[in-house]
Amino acid sequence: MEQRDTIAFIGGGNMAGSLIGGLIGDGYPAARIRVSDPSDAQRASLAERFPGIVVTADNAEAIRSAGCIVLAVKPQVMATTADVLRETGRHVLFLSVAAGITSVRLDHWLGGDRAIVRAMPNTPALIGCGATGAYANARVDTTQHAMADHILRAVGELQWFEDEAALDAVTALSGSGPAYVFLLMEALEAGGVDLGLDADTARTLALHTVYGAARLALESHDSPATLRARVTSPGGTTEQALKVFETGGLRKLVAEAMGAAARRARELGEN
Ligand SMILES: NC(=O)C1=CN([C@@H]2O[C@H](COP(=O)(O)OP(=O)(O)OC[C@H]3O[C@@H](n4cnc5c(N)ncnc54)[C@H](O)[C@@H]3O)[C@@H](O)[C@H]2O)C=CC1
Ligand SMILES: O=C(O)[C@@H]1CCC=N1
Repeated sequence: MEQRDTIAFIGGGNMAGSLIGGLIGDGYPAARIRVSDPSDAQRASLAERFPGIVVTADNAEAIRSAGCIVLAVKPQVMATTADVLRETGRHVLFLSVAAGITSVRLDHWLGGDRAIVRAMPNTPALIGCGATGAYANARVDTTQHAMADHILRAVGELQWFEDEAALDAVTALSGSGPAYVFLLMEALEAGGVDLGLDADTARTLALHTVYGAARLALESHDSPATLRARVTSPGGTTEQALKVFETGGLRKLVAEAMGAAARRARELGEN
């Protein structure tokens, strides 16, 4: 990474930890990462996991001379958290990862005329395998855009959007998406156990199946539908399983689940 500015994380929970892990894994200097969190346990855990980062309970200390402030608190506490950041200089880039909170609302809470990137990363960022959607408001200049691009690209795939509303769809797809895949892993493991495998073996096979399928889909020029067809021998076993999924309405269920997530993102933005 060329950008060597200090990054301050406000909130050091799951998502901040994932981004910090990804950044350090990409070579970003730990000493240039500061995190503030009111939880003693959270600070102790971060300091242990990421030696060299600066942890503090004081948001004002964390943001001192930071070029980028990553807002990684829950949407429900964003208004009160942002309020105490109003005195920050106008040169600072704010990078919010909060679900649902629009840049316009955040700008208002931060005192107005702020450079804001609203991003929706996901937890595989921890190992540099994240998938992030991002939107920059009109106040973000070229240097700040490059800074956000560096930070988010360091932790995985990054897609920029011109239309901020797309971020609620990104939240429903890739933001929450790892949880859907983990649920599938749980179900595959349980299914394997039901069929007589021991739990450890079933989990190992389930995880490698999801990993292998994802890598194959990413590295192949063929669509997931084509790759699926290659597994599905006519008159074979997969065909029977897929019939159960289709008649059970799996596609519709996934669409409904994503719709519920997107709705919740919009609600969180309205609170
Ligand atoms: N967990 C995930 O997979 C993803 C989360 N997000 C977003 O990231 C944000 C954080 O989510 P998580 O990390 O999952 O939550 P979390 O609960 O793990 O972390 C939030 C942290 O903020 C701290 N905090 C609370 N008030 C604070 C304050 N005033 N100043 C500083 N720190 C404060 C809490 O002690 C906690 O450690 C949310 O807005 C969420 O929408 C976005 C993408 C994915
Ligand atoms: O569940 C949530 O609200 C957050 C946003 C996307 C993933 N986790």
